[in-house]
Amino acid sequence: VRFITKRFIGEYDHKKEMTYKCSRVVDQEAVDLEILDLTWKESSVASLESSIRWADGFLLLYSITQRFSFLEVPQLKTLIDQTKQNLVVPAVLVANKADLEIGRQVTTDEGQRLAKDLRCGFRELSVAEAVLAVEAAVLQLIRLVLDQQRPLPERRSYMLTVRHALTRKLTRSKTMQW
Ligand SMILES: Nc1nc2c(ncn2[C@@H]2O[C@H](COP(=O)(O)OP(=O)(O)OP(=O)(O)O)[C@@H](O)[C@H]2O)c(=O)[nH]1
Repeated sequence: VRFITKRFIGEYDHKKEMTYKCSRVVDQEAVDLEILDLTWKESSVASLESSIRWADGFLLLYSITQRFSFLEVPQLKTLIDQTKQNLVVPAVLVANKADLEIGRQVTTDEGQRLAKDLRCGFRELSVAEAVLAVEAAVLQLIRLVLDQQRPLPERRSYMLTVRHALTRKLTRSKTMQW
């Protein structure tokens, strides 16, 4: 809602699944967006899997003031990876409520490490206070999705994944020789 309307709506019916539509120009490319906002804990597994299959990319949000919301992220990412069965799933981990420093329960470092483990982008921001940061997080995700829709050899994410896999393999065979 913050991305589309630029307004922060403090309280709304978060139990309802909502789809929002809008268009943006990203790197000179017109992009039609459909954004499904859901509280995954309140969805059935079947409906969650169907939403995951429908989506091209994922913004995974947790609150820096609620450690449990951070601890739930890996479970959700595992479900996404299993359902999508892609080498690379476009996803950005978003650590929200950065304005509530006093109630912080998750460090920025922990967020960054988790994003690396889960092969996601990472942003720490305040949806309430930083509309530009929200815009940047969504744009980062859109770019990851557009990248994935390019033919394989032109994909940055694919090339990086292959390079990392090769480096790991080479390092392992070198270690074995010694
Ligand atoms: N201070 C602060 N409050 C926020 C921020 N983002 C959301 N909130 C508040 O946090 C509460 C939950 O916000 P929601 O947008 O419903 O978040 P959600 O992830 O959908 O929450 P659940 O559906 O309850 O899991 C609301 O009271 C919001 O006003 C933020 O960046 N800073």
